[in-house]
Amino acid sequence: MAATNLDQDVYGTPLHSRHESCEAEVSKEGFIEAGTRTSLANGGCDVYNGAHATGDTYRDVDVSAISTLPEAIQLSYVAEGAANIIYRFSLPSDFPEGVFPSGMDKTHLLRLRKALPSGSPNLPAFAALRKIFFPLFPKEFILDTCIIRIPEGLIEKENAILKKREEVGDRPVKRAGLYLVGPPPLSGIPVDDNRQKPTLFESYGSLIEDMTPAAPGVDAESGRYHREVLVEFKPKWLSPSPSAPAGARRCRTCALRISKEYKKHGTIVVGNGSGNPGHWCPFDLASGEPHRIRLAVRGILSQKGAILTGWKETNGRKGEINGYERMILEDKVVGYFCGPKGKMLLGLLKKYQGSWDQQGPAAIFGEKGDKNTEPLAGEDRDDGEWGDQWIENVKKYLMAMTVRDLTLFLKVDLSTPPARDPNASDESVQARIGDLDLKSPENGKAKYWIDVETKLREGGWYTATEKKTRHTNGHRPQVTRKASVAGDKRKHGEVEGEIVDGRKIGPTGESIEVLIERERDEEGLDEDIKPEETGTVSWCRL
Ligand SMILES: O=P(O)(O)O[C@@H]1[C@@H](OP(=O)(O)O)[C@H](OP(=O)(O)O)[C@H](O)[C@H](OP(=O)(O)O)[C@H]1OP(=O)(O)O
Ligand SMILES: Nc1ncnc2c1ncn2[C@@H]1O[C@H](COP(=O)(O)OP(=O)(O)OP(=O)(O)O)[C@@H](O)[C@H]1O
Repeated sequence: MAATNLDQDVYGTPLHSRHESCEAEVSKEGFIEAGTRTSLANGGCDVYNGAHATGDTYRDVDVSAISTLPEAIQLSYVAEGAANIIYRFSLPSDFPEGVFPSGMDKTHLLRLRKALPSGSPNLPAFAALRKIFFPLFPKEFILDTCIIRIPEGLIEKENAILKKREEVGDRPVKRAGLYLVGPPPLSGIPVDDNRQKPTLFESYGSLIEDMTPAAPGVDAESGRYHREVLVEFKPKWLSPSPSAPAGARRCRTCALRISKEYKKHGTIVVGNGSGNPGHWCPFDLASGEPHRIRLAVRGILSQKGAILTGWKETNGRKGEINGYERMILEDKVVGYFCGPKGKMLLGLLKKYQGSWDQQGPAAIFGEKGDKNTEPLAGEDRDDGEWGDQWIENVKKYLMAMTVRDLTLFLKVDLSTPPARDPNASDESVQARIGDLDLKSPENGKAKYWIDVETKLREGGWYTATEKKTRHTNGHRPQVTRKASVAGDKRKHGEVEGEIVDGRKIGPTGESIEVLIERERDEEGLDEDIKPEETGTVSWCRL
């Protein structure tokens, strides 16, 4: 097997070759015109067209040139999401040079897919990533990713280890019972790389740029103390949903989050909840206004799991950050999104989301989501209802949904002071876009998208005219109001609690001075709670 140059992907194509032209366009115009860089017109995004691989290529991916991971590879578990597990990998010290891309075991992680029924095979996903999404962003924003073939036996071995981890409580409980999916057996079953059933077989994994922070310590060369953390979050919907009704006061992200919270906890949020721990509005983040960006960044950093301090060398989550480091982190992340790179990155995401989905899912998939997606898999549906234009709209919609659900990784070096000039690029913050897995409308997903929009619209969650009722099962909705804890101005913000005798009692029994109050209703009665609006309530605004 030939050694692979690190500047090339595993089939020898220069990495990010398309990005160079993209960067030029971005710097010239500030924005990439949405859609102009994609190959939609000439059949890009055709992963769902069901076309077969011809010869050794699949959608411009030279399948025969994809390297296979060495059998001697040793994996160590890093983390997992619902659909994939991330591993660090290493090779035995006596492993011959040149057999595997040199240094990659230090700079990349291995992402392996789980046998989720709704999962998408990695080869088409990678083809879409390379063909559709890579060209859309400057090279520096993309999480370097390439595809690699899985060797025989690796998945069985790792699944056995996963089971052992479960037995000793070393795997998140909610992830237990779902394991990795591997290549089909060699025993005579024909392997068609395109048609592999997602739950049954997977021949490929991805090598992804490692964003885990380096262990803190004194840098031997500079003599400087070095401390890194990783911030991970989804920027979500940065432009308004085209399905939002006239008079919408909440963006799609805030409307959905608030409706979910009400359903789950009975929590009543006035406004969009921005300023509460864990609450933040994507419009604030992309506003370009420093105080709104700070509000959003505080919300992001207070989200569970947003700050990863686990170090590259260990897999544990060690070295929690202290208060001072948290302050530096907030300043740096705010500075990044106020600065040219952060603005460009969010501007691109916002622009793509807005221009690729101008109609909402019901206009595309039918009010009931019953316009099925078969035409996407057929080859002769270029007429009438299922015409080319419709297919184009579906493709763009899927791209918009993908970009609305991507993950941003920010690796932040906390050992240098925050940049003073807001217009200067702060090189101590590195942002990468990950999780650009092209969405599929199948497995009930199109219907889910339509249902969400219908519920948000009809439930009044966009317009903040939601009819909230007390639960009659004894579960009392919490009241969330802008409030400050008496005697402690630092804790100003929205606080959950109950209103008792005109005072609000917080979760730990502290007395809270309520700035916005409402009548307390009798327990057990259905109650239509109409939130009062005052100047202290935040709403989403572009
Ligand atoms: O519908 P949303 O906006 O809540 O987004 C879903 C995400 O929820 P979130 O609000 O980010 O916690 C959801 O994230 P979690 O699984 O809740 O972490 C998924 O990413 C889901 O996409 P898929 O079904 O895995 O393809 C996401 O679904 P879509 O992006 O396809 O709508
Ligand atoms: N490049 C990376 N560098 C460092 N950590 C990473 C990287 N990619 C993923 N991770 C960690 O692994 C976790 C799971 O990865 P990933 O998001 O790819 O899984 P997933 O199954 O696709 O997630 P989801 O639940 O959103 O479907 C992430 O939340 C993150 O903490």
